[in-house]
Amino acid sequence: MIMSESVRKMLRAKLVVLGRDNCGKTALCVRFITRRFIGEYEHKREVTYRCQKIVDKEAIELEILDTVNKECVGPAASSLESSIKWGDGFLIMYSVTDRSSFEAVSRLKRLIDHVKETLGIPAVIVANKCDMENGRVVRTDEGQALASDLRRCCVLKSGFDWWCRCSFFELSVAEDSSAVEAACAQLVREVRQEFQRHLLAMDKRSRMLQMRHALKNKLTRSKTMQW
Ligand SMILES: Nc1nc2c(ncn2[C@@H]2O[C@H](COP(=O)(O)OP(=O)(O)OP(=O)(O)O)[C@@H](O)[C@H]2O)c(=O)[nH]1
Repeated sequence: MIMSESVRKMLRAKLVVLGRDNCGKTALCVRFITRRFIGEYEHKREVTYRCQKIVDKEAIELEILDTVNKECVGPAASSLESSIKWGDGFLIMYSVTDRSSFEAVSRLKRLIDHVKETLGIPAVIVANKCDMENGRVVRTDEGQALASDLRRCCVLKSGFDWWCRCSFFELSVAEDSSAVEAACAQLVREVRQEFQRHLLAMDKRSRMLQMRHALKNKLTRSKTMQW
């Protein structure tokens, strides 16, 4: 049986990891894919990883784009925008030890909404390095408040409560592999829901077109019979 493009899409997802430099994007990708924490990574290079994972007992092929920090405005913005266009779901990271990385999260989320020209794009916010309590400058409740503000903003603009997601995870990539799994699994779940919704909408549209076509045929036939 030939698999339709939409069904094939359900089995694949493109995830993009965004955030300021040094917040732990590469560490998170490597941890998720290999379950290992290496510590030092090559910087300033964008990498796409490919892996297969089982989420909720279903296999999924993932392409994960580990971006390098790019500003939302200025010359680097267009390359950031093309990374956003490519992705189906977004992991927006900051480090609890770096307030400027926290402040970048809402700018990045706004840019995603703008580039995708829709609200409710699957996105998960990850606050990293919670093992560094001594260096912490962003409190947990600030992260939680930011995530619910972003959700509320989406609900206000779209009017759809069920559509707006922006889950929040505070974790340590260095110390907690299962928390990394949980954050990435949540994003995969949201991407799947979005594909499902898209399929349903397409199905509904094609049924409406069929009905319109059938109705038009019937009207034409009855006009012909009157003549
Ligand atoms: N203590 C601690 N250090 C971490 C954690 N996650 C990452 N790091 C360290 O933070 C530094 C930056 O991590 P990267 O994964 O390279 O960060 P990045 O966001 O990919 O950085 P850029 O490539 O510059 O964008 C490295 O020294 C990591 O070892 C964590 O959870 N706890």
